[in-house]
Amino acid sequence: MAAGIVPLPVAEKLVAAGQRMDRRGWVPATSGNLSARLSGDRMAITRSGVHKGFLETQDIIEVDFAGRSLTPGMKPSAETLLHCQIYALWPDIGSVLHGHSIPATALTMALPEASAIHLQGYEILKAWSNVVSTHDISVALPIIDNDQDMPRLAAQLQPWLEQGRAPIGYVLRGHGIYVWGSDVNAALYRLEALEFLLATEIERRKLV
Ligand SMILES: CSC[C@@H](O)[C@@H](O)C(=O)COP(=O)(O)O
Ligand SMILES: [Zn+2]
Repeated sequence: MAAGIVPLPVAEKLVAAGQRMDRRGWVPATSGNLSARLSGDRMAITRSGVHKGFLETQDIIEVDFAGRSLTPGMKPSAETLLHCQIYALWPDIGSVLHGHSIPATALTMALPEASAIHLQGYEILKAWSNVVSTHDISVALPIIDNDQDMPRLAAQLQPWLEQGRAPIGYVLRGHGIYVWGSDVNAALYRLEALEFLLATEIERRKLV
């Protein structure tokens, strides 16, 4: 495969994931970004500024792990470095997904002092079968303050990630969710589980 050209099956998987995220209302306007690991320290990622519900395979471009575009003339997602960070840390991760849902945005804005949301007692936590085998557990979902400076934001996230303190993903305050998985579908299922958890947590807090 020539440098800069993403294998079609990988691009098609990311296009389909973008369509699903759009159908669920998780990527309003041009928000969100999606990526998949390629061989040799490279990845496929959405180019910057496209609507994720209307992605075409040409909108999926190739970048290296420093976030540099290998597809001539195409600008990668503004948040590429956050994807690079996950791939560089864990060789078994094959896809990273990011969306801007209402639950992720509303809950993190409603908790301006919180550095994590503690999710406890939920069966669906078992979607992270690598770290959770029972509902009888409390899992921390870090909330990191949003920042437009990606190297600085990545540096802030690094200790959380390295120390295993973001076992199911993280949320950027007022911004959105980052999740990852072994491949695009695995990451998508986890995004769905996390969206369910945050929506449920909002409902639960209304009832107590
Ligand atoms: C529509 S504003 C959203 C962006 O600022 C950003 O947070 C985002 O998720 C999409 O950026 P992009 O560069 O298209 O990958
Ligand atoms: Zn974003």
